[in-house]
Amino acid sequence: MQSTSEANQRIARIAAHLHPPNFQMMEGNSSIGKMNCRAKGAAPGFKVAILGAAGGIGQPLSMLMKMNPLVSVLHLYDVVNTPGVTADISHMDTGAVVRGFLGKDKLDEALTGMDLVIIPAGVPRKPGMTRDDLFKINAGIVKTLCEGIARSCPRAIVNLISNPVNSTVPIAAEVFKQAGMYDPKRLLGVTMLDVVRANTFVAEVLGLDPREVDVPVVGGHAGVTILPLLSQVKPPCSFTPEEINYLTDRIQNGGTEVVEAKAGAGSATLSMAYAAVKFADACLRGLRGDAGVIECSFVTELPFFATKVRLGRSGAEEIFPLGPLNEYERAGLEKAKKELAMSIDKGVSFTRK
Ligand SMILES: NC(=O)c1ccc[n+]([C@@H]2O[C@H](COP(=O)([O-])OP(=O)(O)OC[C@H]3O[C@@H](n4cnc5c(N)ncnc54)[C@H](O)[C@@H]3O)[C@@H](O)[C@H]2O)c1
Ligand SMILES: O=C(O)C[C@H](O)C(=O)O
Repeated sequence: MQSTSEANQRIARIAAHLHPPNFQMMEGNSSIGKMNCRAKGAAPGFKVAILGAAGGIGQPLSMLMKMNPLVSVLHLYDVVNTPGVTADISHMDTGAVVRGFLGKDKLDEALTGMDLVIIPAGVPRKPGMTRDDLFKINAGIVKTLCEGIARSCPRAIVNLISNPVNSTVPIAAEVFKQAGMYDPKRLLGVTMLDVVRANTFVAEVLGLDPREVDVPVVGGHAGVTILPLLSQVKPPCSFTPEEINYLTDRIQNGGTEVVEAKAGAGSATLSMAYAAVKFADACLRGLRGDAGVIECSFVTELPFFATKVRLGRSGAEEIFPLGPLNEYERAGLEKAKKELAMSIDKGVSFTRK
């Protein structure tokens, strides 16, 4: 049997190994200490940065991206709490090397060399607010972060999550135009959560597995601008007028449903992280050269409209037309266009002030 002093010595040896006196959490890189470890180089794959990585979306998104086999390097940037999130995520035994970056001074370092930048930075809604009420704070945040992208990784694909998406994507486009590196294929507003919700709610009504359902959702990402095309659901099906009203209303107000249920504690974070990873993974498969990667996204060529796009090596390489719409959808489209035009103007004029 081991004596108490032998056991104590063993524990002391293990503790010394875990926390050698020269191990330090280095600022901007919490995953690699000064310990002389035989670190393996990063596996082949893509370099991804998450801006706003310590937030409600940022944390589960960082975790899910660390699990993505297409990611070799994962940079986590925020203005608060990145050391803790980075230390935590970096202990996961998956391939991606994780590095944390805290504060504005580290933005350029966090972005240098990135293939894909995902932006969930910014304040979320509270009950009673619209997404547009977030404009005042989030417009400035998105502008600053996009200026960093223009300086440090102008060829990266950008997935923009921060609300109001209908205005923040136009802000990003203007910043990139002013910097002379705008490529509409590479700037993608994330509307995947609308598709994820639409698939779920439609599957509930039809009594199907949501994984078998594909609902195109076009337009934008706020209220009536969210336009589910229920006439184009796969597998082909039909709905009663009551079902169409119920589904359209629930899909358009899915975000508000979560904001109210969270009662002041923010908006969708977990389903959003899931949707963001689903979309980011599609972008990475496109970058890798996979054929037939098609998703809905808010793109800037139409100008500014969410629609089905084919993702490839240079981003959104093909933008698909909306296809045949029924009368209900045509009326919805007119409403969506009116509101979208105002949100787009608001974003564009913000950057020209
Ligand atoms: N596109 C969508 O479908 C969708 C879905 C859900 C939420 N959202 C939006 O995503 C945004 C984030 O939501 P959340 O719940 O994660 O909010 P949150 O407040 O929990 O997290 C936001 C994070 O952004 C960080 N941040 C603030 N300013 C920053 C800056 N200048 N640089 C880097 N990071 C900064 C904060 O420190 C925080 O960690 C909100 O605007 C929300 O409305 C969009
Ligand atoms: O509704 C929100 O404010 C967050 C997000 O846009 C959502 O759709 O859940």
